[in-house]
Amino acid sequence: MILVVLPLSNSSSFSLLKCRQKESNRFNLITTSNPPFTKRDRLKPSKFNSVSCSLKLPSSLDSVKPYVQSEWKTIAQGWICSAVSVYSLSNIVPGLGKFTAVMNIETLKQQGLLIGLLFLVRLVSNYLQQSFLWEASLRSVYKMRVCVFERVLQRNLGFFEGGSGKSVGDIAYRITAEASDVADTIYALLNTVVPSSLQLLAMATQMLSISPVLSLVSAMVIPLMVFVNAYFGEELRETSNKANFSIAAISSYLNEVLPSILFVKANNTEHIECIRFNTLAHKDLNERLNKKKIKALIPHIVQLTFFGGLLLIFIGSLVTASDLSSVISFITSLVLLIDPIQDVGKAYNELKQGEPAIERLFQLSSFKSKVVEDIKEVDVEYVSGEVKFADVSFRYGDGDDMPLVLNKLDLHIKAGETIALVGPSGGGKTTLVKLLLRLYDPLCGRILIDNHDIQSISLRSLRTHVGLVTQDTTLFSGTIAENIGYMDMMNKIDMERVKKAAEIANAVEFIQTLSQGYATNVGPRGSLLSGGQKQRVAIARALYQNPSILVMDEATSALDTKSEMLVRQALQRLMKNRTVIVIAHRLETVLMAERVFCLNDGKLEEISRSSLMGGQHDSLASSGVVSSDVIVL
Ligand SMILES: Nc1ncnc2c1ncn2[C@@H]1O[C@H](COP(=O)(O)OP(=O)(O)OP(=O)(O)O)[C@@H](O)[C@H]1O
Repeated sequence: MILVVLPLSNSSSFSLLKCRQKESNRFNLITTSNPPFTKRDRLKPSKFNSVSCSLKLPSSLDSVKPYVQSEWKTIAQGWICSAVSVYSLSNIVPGLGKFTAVMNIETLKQQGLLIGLLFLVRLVSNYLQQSFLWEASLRSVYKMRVCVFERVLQRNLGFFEGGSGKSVGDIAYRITAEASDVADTIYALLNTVVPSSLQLLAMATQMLSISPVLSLVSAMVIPLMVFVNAYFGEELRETSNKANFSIAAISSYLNEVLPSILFVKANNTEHIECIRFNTLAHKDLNERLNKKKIKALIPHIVQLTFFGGLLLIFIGSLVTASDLSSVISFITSLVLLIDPIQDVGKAYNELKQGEPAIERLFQLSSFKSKVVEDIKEVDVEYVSGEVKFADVSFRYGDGDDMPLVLNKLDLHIKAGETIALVGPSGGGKTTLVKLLLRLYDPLCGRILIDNHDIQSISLRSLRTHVGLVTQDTTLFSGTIAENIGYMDMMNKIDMERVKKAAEIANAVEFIQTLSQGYATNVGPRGSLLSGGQKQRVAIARALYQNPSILVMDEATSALDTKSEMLVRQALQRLMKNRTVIVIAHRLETVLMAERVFCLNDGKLEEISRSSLMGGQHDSLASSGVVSSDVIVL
């Protein structure tokens, strides 16, 4: 059974969400709409949406531009500090030159004090420049992450079901590690655009004023360095891209295998998984090594080119110079040029290295939703629970070559009625439920709730009225109370309602035995609870939500008799006074329904309950319609 909240299961937990909320509070975030941003963080939505919502991918710099622009104040502060830093440096250089001409000790002292002071100003302003620019870069990336994650959650279910070829691990890697690379790239660019240019300009001016001829000769080194950078920059871009893919593959693999550790151990396949991991890790080792080698090589080649040129100029200036003080100032300026030139080179490399990460991050948010919310869609406050499928057909994928999973299907469920859906595996039962939740839209036909076409109801409203209890119980790391009151987690969980829901769901008995009762953490995916306990918490969660229509995928996992009895009792209570569609596997559950439908090959056929209890049961079981593991009443 596919879960509505599947995208959250790997990368999100209550504690994380709470952290985000705490973080929000710390930054005085506005929580009216997600993503939360501070007043100063508040994005100009049109700008951000124009980037993140367009289907066509903008260039990597265009993608990050609005986020960076939103930090213009911090960036301006950083750049002002860099101007102060360069100003002090450009006064240090001629000051150093004057030392040679200083004859008396008094002037020497004054000159030394002035240079010392300038050094101090440079140190402080340099530090402030870096911290402001880091703050701007990290805040930009924080906003990108939140926006991209929000967009990822808006993506169609098909994206997570593998239709896009992207695994959950890959997505998680892009939003975590690759987004951090993006911060490095932004910082490198911000730190270069103004600060390094200013320093370059200041030093070049000094040099030109001292010796225009030597300056022009020195400038001849620059094209060579640009060429070296451009060549290796492209190489770096390619190897970075490969390295990103290889590490994302490891992340995907781990995300798949670690949650299935029980299965791996039970099958004695640890050694196989080690070999699979080794293959991926070795590939990553090679790609990463290539990248690091190129990255390490570039500054050395740049330095070699620069110092080669510098040596020639130094020799030339010694031969031609008449004034030693000017030679020292000139050479100092030239030496100080290496920093900004290196920075430009590094920034270019960072950009080349970061471009794939930026592209991969924004690929996640660039899509055109298939399930589109109409502007005219309305919130429906109350529904009685009548459900109609009228002439509904559906197939996965866009091409006509895919088979129809549902074929001109009609179904009318009265408000408050319980129906059971049975049928062979792959018959389309889960698909029907996905359509009711509007996780996909039908190819043709309409689905109505209380005579409202679900496409005219807001998704939020629809999914409030349609509750889901899945076969593979989804719990998040967090407390029992948080799991039961999941829908109110960001507001205030109503503990009275939690307790009432737990009581009806037969969960109180085991919750009371837990060390911290409702405040007990259930572990990642509820791993600290037993199967039956998890199911009862999930039932309590549905009771807390109190939807008018309930979709239930009956668990087939074997529970012990007592647990099964408790779960079944809880389910019966949950089903009371609401419309229920139960995907049933056991005869007992099938018989809890008022009407039973068999879904096979996209066609729906009603079957009588008596036929299930009577002779037809065996033939239905052998065709996979209901489980043969049944207790015939
Ligand atoms: N995301 C998907 N993309 C492509 N095909 C899919 C997707 N999900 C399901 N299918 C296909 O659609 C058909 C119906 O699947 P569905 O999950 O609805 O069956 P089901 O009756 O619920 O089966 P089961 O009882 O085994 O859970 C199957 O052939 C399945 O392979």
